[in-house]
Amino acid sequence: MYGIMEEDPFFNGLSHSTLQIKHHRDPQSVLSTFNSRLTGTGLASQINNQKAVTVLVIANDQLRSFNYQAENDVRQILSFHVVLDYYDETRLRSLTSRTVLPTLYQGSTLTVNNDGNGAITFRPAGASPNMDIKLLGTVEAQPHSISVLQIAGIITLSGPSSARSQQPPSAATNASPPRKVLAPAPTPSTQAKKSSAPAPVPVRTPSRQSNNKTRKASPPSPSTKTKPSNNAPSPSKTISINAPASPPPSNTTSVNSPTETPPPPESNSTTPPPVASPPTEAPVTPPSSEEGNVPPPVAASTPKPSSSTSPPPATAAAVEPPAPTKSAAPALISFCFTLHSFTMMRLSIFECIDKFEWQNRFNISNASMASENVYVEHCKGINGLDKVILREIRGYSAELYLFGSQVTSWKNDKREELLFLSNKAIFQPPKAIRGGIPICFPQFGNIDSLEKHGFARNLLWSVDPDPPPCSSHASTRAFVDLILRHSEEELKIWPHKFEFRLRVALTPAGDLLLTSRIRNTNTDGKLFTFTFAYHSCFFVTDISEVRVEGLETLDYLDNLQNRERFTEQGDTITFESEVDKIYLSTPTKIAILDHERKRTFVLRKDGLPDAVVWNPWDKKAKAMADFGDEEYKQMLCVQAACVENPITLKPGEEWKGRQEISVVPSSYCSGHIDPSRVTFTG
Ligand SMILES: O=P(O)(O)OC[C@H]1O[C@H](O)[C@H](O)[C@@H](O)[C@@H]1O
Repeated sequence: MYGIMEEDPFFNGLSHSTLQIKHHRDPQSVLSTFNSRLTGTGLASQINNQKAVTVLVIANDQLRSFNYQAENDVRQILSFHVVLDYYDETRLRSLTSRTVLPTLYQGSTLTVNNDGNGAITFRPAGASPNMDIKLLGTVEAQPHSISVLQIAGIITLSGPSSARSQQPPSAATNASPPRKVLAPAPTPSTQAKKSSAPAPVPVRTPSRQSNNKTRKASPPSPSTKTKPSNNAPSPSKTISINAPASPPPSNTTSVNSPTETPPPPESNSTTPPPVASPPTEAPVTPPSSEEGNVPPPVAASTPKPSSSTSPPPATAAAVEPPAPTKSAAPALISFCFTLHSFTMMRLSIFECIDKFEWQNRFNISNASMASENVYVEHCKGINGLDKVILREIRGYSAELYLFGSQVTSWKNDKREELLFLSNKAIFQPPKAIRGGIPICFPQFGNIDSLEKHGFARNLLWSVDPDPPPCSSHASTRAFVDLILRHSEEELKIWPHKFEFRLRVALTPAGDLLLTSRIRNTNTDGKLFTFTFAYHSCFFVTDISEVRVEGLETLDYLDNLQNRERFTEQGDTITFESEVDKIYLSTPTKIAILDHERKRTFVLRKDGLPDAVVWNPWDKKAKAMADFGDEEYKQMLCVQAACVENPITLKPGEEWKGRQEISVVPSSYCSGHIDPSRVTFTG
């Protein structure tokens, strides 16, 4: 059965609990297939990382298609059945009709429909009602933590790739009623990884032998503090799960599939497993689909930053606009005609097709797509904090919070997350968000009496309504300008007046540009001095299979050894233990090769001579409350920085520092980076 293990002692007293889904093997269980695939695909451990979650489980007889599907496809389907917040039947019934819920599947959303008479159904956001899958009942619920609900069949993933890989469910009318079931034990992450990891590729495997050869060997750094929970025995108490309180309905309204379907061909999908999204985020409310209801220009809709530092409670759901009723092909034709006849956008037919896919992915209506404003959307994120979403037409996107002016997401055209954001990230000022790209200013580190990494990442920034001209790619439409000025509070801890302007831009090629301009606005004639870093946390598949190029043979200050100076001796930089180094006078281009995913991040920088490389490894990961114990395996921080020689500005002077990150297939790398793809422009 699903067993919800008692709270990890470490979290006692905190507002959230940690959950473990246990597996007591019970072949009779009507949910055993779902349970075992949840564990086998490694999703169970991802679910355990969520603070509040709802799992929509499906009886065995509806999952026969899983026998024919690739593990990765099953994983995608299952992750689409994990809703990133707690919803029991009562809460579902209290929702407005057609509410959109975020799922674990790459930020995709589900629509929950409440017909007002007690019937609840689910379908992919934007799908038509004939995709509805009915809620049968509750398997188990632990308030505010985990809710396990049985539904009548598979909720078919929308979109081209999922349509290819997913077998329609068999007739939902034959669905087994919810029953008491036994659940899988947590899978060790290594096992999960094995099941989803791509096949090894014969391309320059990082040499661990040559790693970190320095003049002085770095002794293992002692952990300063350790979570009590890590030393404590594993939680053992489980809550047994009862049958649903009410008898399941005998019929469902699902018309999703034929009863018998021939086995589909083996999928060749190479889509990587979805990256866990942080919990309790209010999903983006798509613009209205009604004709003429085009959003106002961005500048006019620029929101005022909230003055309060205590955000309202998390809003976990948004109301969905009416579902499209046209089939894809006519909609595409009419969309292209509409665009052509109104000459609303300068797009080729191919861009129209791209855009149509994009539209499907984002569930954005034709009318609102006609507006250029769709490149920049101001909305609410986790805990109601102000967020800006940048989008480009092939599906690239980036998100940033006004709190800290922190980029928290950067996705490629496959909607794969490229930045690391901890599942335990706390979106609650003044604590900086763990992951993404925090801005370290006016100091990097904690050398000064100032707070570590300065205050810029802990403050609420404003959208700059009238930024001075700032160069970026000429064709860039998706950008936002933010500003932070000294306040009376900050003057007490850093007695200087300043203006910090940050432009975050997403280029049409999907590259992410951050440009900082910091001006001394002191009126007392005083200089000021600062250090700086773009604390960029990249999402990597497996840190032990990552290599960094561009820093070999350079001098560095080792943060683990009181910033003592060493010289990097190895011919490659790979990772097998904690690292916290400030490389000095680095080249303007650094490459981070994710061997397993065969992709390379290219970081280019200007005005920032140093580069910080950080991974806390296991002990320090466990010591951080807002960082998962195992998450160090999926993160590498490589930060364009200026640390060794602080910047000094006279009153009226301005400094500019820029970081541009791109992602390219690894075939371009290992010294063969395609210059046309990664050249700085603007
Ligand atoms: O925990 P934070 O204050 O966010 O700092 C996280 C890390 O940031 C940088 O990379 C520093 O070099 C590390 O020494 C530090 O541990």
